[in-house]
Amino acid sequence: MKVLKFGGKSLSNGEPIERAVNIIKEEARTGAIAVIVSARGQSTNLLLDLYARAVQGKNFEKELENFMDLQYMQGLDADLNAYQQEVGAVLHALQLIGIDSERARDRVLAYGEVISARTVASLLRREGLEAVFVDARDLLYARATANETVVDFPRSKSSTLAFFNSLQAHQIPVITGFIASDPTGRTITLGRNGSNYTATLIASFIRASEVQNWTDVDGVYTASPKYVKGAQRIPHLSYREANELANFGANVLHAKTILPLVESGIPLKICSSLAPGRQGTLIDENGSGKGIKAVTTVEDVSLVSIEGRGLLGKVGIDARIFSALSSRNVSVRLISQASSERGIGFVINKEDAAAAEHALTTEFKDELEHGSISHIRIDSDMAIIAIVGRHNYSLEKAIYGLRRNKVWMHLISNSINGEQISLVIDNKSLKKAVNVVHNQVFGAIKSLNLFAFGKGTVGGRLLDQIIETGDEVVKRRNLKINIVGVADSVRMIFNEDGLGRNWKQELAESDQESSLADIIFRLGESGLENIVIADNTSSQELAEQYPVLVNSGFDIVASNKKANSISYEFYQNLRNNLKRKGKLFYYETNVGAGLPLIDTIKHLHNSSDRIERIRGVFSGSLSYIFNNYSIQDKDFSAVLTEAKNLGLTEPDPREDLSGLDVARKLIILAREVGLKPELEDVSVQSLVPECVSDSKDYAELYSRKEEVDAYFEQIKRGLTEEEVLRYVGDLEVKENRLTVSLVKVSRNSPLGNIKNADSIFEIYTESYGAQPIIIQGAGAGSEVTARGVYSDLLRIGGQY
Ligand SMILES: Nc1ncnc2c1ncn2[C@@H]1O[C@H](COP(=O)(O)OP(=O)(O)O)[C@@H](O)[C@H]1O
Ligand SMILES: N[C@@H](CC(=O)OP(=O)(O)O)C(=O)O
Repeated sequence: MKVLKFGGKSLSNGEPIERAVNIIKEEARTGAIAVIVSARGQSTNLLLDLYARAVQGKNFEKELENFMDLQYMQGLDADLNAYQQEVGAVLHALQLIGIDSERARDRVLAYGEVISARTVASLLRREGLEAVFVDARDLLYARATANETVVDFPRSKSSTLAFFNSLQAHQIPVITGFIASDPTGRTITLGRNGSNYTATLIASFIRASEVQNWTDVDGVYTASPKYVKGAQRIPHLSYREANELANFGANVLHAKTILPLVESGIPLKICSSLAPGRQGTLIDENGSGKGIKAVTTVEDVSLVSIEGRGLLGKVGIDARIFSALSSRNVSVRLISQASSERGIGFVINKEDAAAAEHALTTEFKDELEHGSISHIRIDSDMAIIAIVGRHNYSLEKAIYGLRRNKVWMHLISNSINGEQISLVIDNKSLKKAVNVVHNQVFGAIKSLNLFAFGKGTVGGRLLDQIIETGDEVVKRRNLKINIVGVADSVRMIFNEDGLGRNWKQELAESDQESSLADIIFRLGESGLENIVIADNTSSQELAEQYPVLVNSGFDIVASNKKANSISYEFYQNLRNNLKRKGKLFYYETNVGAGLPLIDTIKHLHNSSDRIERIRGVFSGSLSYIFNNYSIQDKDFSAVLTEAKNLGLTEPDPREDLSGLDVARKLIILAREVGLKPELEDVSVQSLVPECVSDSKDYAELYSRKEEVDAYFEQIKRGLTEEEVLRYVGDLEVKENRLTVSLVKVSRNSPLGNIKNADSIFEIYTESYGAQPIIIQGAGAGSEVTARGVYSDLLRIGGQY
């Protein structure tokens, strides 16, 4: 005989319960079956609420009505209305006496399973099956001890066997999960999620051929799928492994589920009632033999820490702690003791926190008064993450990932057999932490969560490139980049699951005002791991906030040059801050767009080769302008307009013409080689002619283009056949001299030879002598710049 258990989620109204009936019908075709059911949907929680209202003397009639509405199904041959009267009468009595007792609560909760089993039996009969309702209180017997419900195996086994022996062929028992009778005949429950235990108990008594646990996931996963999107189904587990997972919070299994199966060797299959055909998880004595591989979570626990000199080497402290706790029925989940014995920390269930505090402060009253125990502290709102299974370096990897993501561990406990590591963290960081640990330990696909500032030519192109190439990056680099938000100067949008192709439209239609403070707050609250900020704006205001972003735990990529070219003090503080927080800031596109310049310079500077001079055409836009203007018979303003239309210039081309942009780049390079220049240290020849320098914006400058054209025409006339104009940045390291000027160079020199919007950088080093290293190529344009930012992003992702 097979035992099929259906969880509450698989019996909710609508499609779930219809699917469950179909699954039972199909299985009944293959041979004898018994069905165990939980209360449907959220019924147990609703009944708990009703119970609480009643004992507090509150009205419950409306809530009971709502509860019954959820239980109602059309065309049942079982009369559920009678239960409304019955539950109502029990609750009414409780309302009158107002005494909170476990047995009274269990009696109320039992209605969830009873109504569910009646309903399922009735639906099966409607389908022509011979289903019979069975109340498990007639089969299973248990008693309450201080901490748990203990099943009376011999008595339960004999009554279960007697019942099954009395069954006719083709009869399908539909049995209530979760409930049993106590020695005095009152209702007792097996603990939350206890229907799984009912199923495996009954299966072991009747020596079933297998147990099928039909739930809303298609198996046991390497982490709770509720939190970790990339969790993987585990196809095969041994009893021992499954038991460890159940004990450490894998909800899909009740802690005691496995035990009854072990002795009789009955396999347990976890199957998805949402996708019945799909392979689930098989749990049997063999397992896959490769060690366990899961990261589980236990929410809502409290951490107790006791510290003080008085603990040092004193015998019997632990015994006093644990006997004080056990006198108040508080059980301890995890313990960690400092090797100096000056402190002990342990984890208890959150609902026991008050009892534990009372027990401990009473027990150690004298020590607290004398100060030999400095404090007994209880931190609630904690959670445990457990790495279950032997795994090389898993602790190191987990710690590395958690530190990077600013998740602090309050306690680390390693099991003696080395097969289980538990980390205690704040509950609020749970989602982030479990993703980080899971990805670190399994080397699974890592997530990088990107918030992008700027939707202009570079910013917009970057987002499109990420979306277009996302699948490829997952395949090749095991990295999933989620664009979780975009902001421009006016609006912003968020989507924790990742924005798609129509992000631009969503942003345009957004009614959320762009606010950096809100963004930082929301990203912090989101529980997302590995957050990177992309700054593709030219905003100094945003750049000035980088330290705040770093302190919030984010890495940064930027095409925005401001952070590296405002005051040296800011530059240095930002570096210190990044170092202290272990955060990354990549800005390869600040100079030379997508060219591998900054990295090369960093590399040379860090090697023993001294950089003596960097000279070149730093600006792609001015390169384009002078490459063309020098050899074409066109007005300067016409070439400038061409460059602007091609998206090569800064949004306000005066920034290019003023030489400020090149000066900034020069400063950035100078700082890379260890100099400390400020912007005013750069000698800049502006390309805005003196005669129009008073124009207040680009429109005005453009309206006076004749004057501009005449100015450049005069310079051009001074060129020989052999010469062309180039706007050159020059960094002479030893002299600490930074110059930006328009110079004549030979057409045949490397500088004279460049085309289009190419940039060129000649790097003179001590060992290369007069022969510079030349880096040359497209130095402007949204496509290459966006690609450069993208590769910075991938470099950061590579370090997660
Ligand atoms: N490691 C895990 N693998 C699979 N599911 C898990 C795991 N950890 C937690 N869960 C959660 O367990 C839930 C199923 O268990 P449960 O709530 O008891 O369902 P049911 O109502 O079917 O009894 C899933 O919805 C899933 O979110
Ligand atoms: N209905 C009970 C018992 C149970 O096992 O439920 P489920 O199978 O839905 O986890 C509870 O909610 O605790």
